[in-house]
Amino acid sequence: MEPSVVADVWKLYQEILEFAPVGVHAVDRDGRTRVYNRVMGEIDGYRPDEVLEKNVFELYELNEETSTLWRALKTGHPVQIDEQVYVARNGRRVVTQNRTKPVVLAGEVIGAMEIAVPRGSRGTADADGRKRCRFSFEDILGESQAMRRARDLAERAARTDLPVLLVGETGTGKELFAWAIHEASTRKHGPFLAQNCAAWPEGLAESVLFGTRRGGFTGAVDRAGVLELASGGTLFLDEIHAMSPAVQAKLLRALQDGEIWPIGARRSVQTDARIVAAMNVPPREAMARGLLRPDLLYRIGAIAVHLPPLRQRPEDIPLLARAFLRKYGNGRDARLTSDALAFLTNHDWPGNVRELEQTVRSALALWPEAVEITAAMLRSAHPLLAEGAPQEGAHVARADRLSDDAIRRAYEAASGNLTRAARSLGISRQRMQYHARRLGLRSAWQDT
Ligand SMILES: Nc1ncnc2c1ncn2[C@@H]1O[C@H](COP(=O)(O)OP(=O)(O)OP(=O)(O)O)[C@@H](O)[C@H]1O
Repeated sequence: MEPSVVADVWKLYQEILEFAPVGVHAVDRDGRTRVYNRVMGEIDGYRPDEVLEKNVFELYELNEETSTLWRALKTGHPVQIDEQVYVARNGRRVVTQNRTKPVVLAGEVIGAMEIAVPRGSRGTADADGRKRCRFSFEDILGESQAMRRARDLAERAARTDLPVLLVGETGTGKELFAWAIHEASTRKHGPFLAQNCAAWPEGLAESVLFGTRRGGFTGAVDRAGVLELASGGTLFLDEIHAMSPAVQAKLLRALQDGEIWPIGARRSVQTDARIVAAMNVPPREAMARGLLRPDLLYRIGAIAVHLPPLRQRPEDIPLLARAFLRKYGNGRDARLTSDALAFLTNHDWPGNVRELEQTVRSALALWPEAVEITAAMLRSAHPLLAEGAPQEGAHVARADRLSDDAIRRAYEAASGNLTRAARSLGISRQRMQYHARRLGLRSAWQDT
């Protein structure tokens, strides 16, 4: 095959697939990257220009066995992986679902192409079941006055270039709003990066935010930070109050100056990322408790959108539940019985919309034939309400099923001792530490 023809094919793929809503990465016969689209960059943390022409083994800590691109290339067969786990450039652990195929042109294998969809990300499924990672305001359901007010303010905010602060309990849709703001803004063609500040590994906040330069410290490599990677787009900083005050001060400076100093850098880098921050602690309380610096709050909280908990807008529950029935029903025309509706509107949903979504989804999966979903089915599909399910405070196997209240109570009962609180909940100390930071019970600097 003429090399110039092959080169044209790669160029065409790169141009077209740039707009694909899933991550695409393709390599030529030698394993060199020829196609790498924007969504792939959001998953991995690379910019396409840093990756093109580079060999897969230079980019990822993979070998000939674990690289799906390499396997498809060498065997000439498609490879399907439902959970590919690796560490992205910014230190984040990434889990993707991959489909990899050899690329054949006129009977000749010229390379391999991989499509990756992040797993455990906030992507939702369309009505027809396709995975989608972008959200618009139309995806934000709820007709209560509080919800309409929040949506209206966020839509107005999207038309400006000001930072936005989203305040709401877990599962109220903060990330959904952040996406919608990005999509409705002039930055929609730029990157959208989501970071949970409470989940950053100990001591790594600065390198994740600002990046590192080779020689900055032993073993340092050239890595762009998320502020640089999100330049021209939106950076969603969830649980911003989990950042230490020192890092908050540096972030503020970077936002004011529009430039960042990667660790070990001799020169600064320009950044133009719009910040959408989120937290589950009311701003006034966060300031009073020293969790958030006032100067940073005034900077990022130019527009504050409060997302109401579900228990304060019960009128939205039937509408949301029916939307989830349609979304996860795979075309089944399932409906809720009146006792199911009563159950849904009477429960107080500490995990908010996420908890409701998971309950409806599990009920549909557990009763795949049912056309009527009853209260008993919903109860059985709920991790804490099912008959025989562990009660709050007792040993609950999965930390993410714990309500925030149960975590707070366990923390207080243990007088702030993480190990004891963790033990009472049946979770690891690290998991407890994460939740304590997330809920603002404890600041990052108390753990260092
Ligand atoms: N108003 C809504 N309409 C439809 N779906 C919603 C709504 N609010 C939340 N969801 C769904 O609930 C789930 C949780 O939402 P999301 O992740 O945005 O919440 P969050 O506030 O960012 O949570 P956390 O603070 O725990 O990260 C997602 O699957 C999201 O699609």
